Amino acid sequence: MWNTCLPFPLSDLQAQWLPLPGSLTRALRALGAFHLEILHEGCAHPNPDEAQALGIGTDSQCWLREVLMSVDGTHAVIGRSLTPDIPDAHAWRDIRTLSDTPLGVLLYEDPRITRTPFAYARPGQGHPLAELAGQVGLLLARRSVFRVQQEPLLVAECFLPGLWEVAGRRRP
Ligand SMILES: C=C(O[C@@H]1C=C(C(=O)O)C=C[C@H]1O)C(=O)O
Repeated sequence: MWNTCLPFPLSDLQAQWLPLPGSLTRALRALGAFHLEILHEGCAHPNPDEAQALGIGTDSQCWLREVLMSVDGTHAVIGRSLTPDIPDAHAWRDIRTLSDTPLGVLLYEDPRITRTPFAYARPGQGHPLAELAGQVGLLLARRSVFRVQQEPLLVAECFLPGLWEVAGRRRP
C-alpha cells in the first residue's frame, strides 16, 4: 500500500504538499488559524503495515496518538503516530504528555533525530486513516519513521479534501 513514489495523478497543490519537507504543522500555521484536536491517545497494537515499518510484531504494545489538525476551522490533516511502548529508557516518552501541543515540537530541534524518506498511499476502506477521516476515495497520505537512539516513531499524515481548499487560498 505504501510506496516511495508519489501517487498519480496529483493536482499541482497535492504534488507540492505531499513531499513537503520539515514541519507540516509549521506549513499549516502559515495558511491561517491552526487548531489541533486530540482524537485518541493510549496503548494500542500496530496494524501489519505499521508493525513492518516499525520493525516490530503486531502483538507489540505501542503508544498511539491520533490528532485532527484544522486551519481556519476547516479539517485539513489527520495525524496517526505510533511508537513502541518501551518503559523507562524510552526516547519518545514525551509524546505521552504533549496533549494538544503539536508533535513537531519534539522532532525538528534535536540533530540526533533522523527521518526516513516519505512513503505515500491512498488509504482505502478499513485503513485506520480512512476510518479516522470518516471517508475514502479522496484521501492522500504520507508517512515516515523518525528515529533517535535507535527508537522508532512512525508518523502518518492523511491530507483531507479541506486542505486543498485552504491551501488553494495561499502557498506554504
Ligand atoms: C510531524 C509533525 O507533527 C504533526 C503533528 C502531529 C501531532 O501533534 O500528533 C502529527 C503529525 C504531524 O502532522 C510535523 O509538524 O511535521
